[in-house]
Amino acid sequence: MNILTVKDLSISFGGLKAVDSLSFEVKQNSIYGLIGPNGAGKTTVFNCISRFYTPDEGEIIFRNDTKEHNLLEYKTYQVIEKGLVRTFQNVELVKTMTVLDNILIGLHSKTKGNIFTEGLRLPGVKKEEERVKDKVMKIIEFLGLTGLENHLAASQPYGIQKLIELGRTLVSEPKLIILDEPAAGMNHSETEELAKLIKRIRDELNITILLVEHDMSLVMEVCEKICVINFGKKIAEGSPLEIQENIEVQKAYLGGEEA
Ligand SMILES: Nc1ncnc2c1ncn2[C@@H]1O[C@H](COP(=O)(O)OP(=O)(O)OP(=O)(O)O)[C@@H](O)[C@H]1O
Repeated sequence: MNILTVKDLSISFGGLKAVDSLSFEVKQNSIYGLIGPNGAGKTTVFNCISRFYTPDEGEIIFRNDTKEHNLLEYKTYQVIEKGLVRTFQNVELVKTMTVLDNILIGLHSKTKGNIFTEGLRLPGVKKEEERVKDKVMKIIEFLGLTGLENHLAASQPYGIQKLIELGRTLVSEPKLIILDEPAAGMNHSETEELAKLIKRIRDELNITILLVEHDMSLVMEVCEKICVINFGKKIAEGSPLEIQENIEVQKAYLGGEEA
């Protein structure tokens, strides 16, 4: 079953066609890669899916367990509520808050309390707080961050800050995560750990992953299927091996900047 279907997606900025009749499908519980040289249109595709942009043409269908959703009918916050969340290229943490509180932010749309009940400390609020904290602690453990929960996010190294951001995404219990260059700024061993973690997110949490990444070793290691775009158009799709051997892909990367 496809969890995400992108069909004939197009968007232009002025005279520039950033995405040009792009179609691809992501199977449930798979790790799917979207790659291409700089400026190929990858982030623009993500921005259309997460509804930061409205495409000129095309369809984006997201299917969670029960229902198909035409994402173009939704706003960004509704897409998140349906179970499709994304990370950003730059780490967006509240540096003055603890690791735990930063992850807690990801639950914003899911907690039951409101200002009225919380302000009055009504019965049930404490129980809800405990339930939520328990959930966050499980994510902290899953990410190997146990012991750091009460430390300030700002005092953590960059690799850990990226994990905290990922934790914020995981805690909302999504069905599909869009990872936008998760390895950017990471060193080799951090990237190797990230590869293992991406696989564990899929295998242990049953979350489908759509990955945009410039680090080809990571893409080739974790993705089952890869779509390559250049100038907004799909130029190849296939297994990591098929993509590595594809002449069009090699030309696109040789003609552009570093992959
Ligand atoms: N908001 C915008 N306004 C105008 N042009 C834009 C906008 N967003 C993207 N573009 C242009 O669309 C094209 C695709 O950009 P995009 O950022 O999607 O590429 P990318 O594949 O993500 O690149 P990179 O790998 O460098 O992040 C580029 O030519 C870019 O300059």
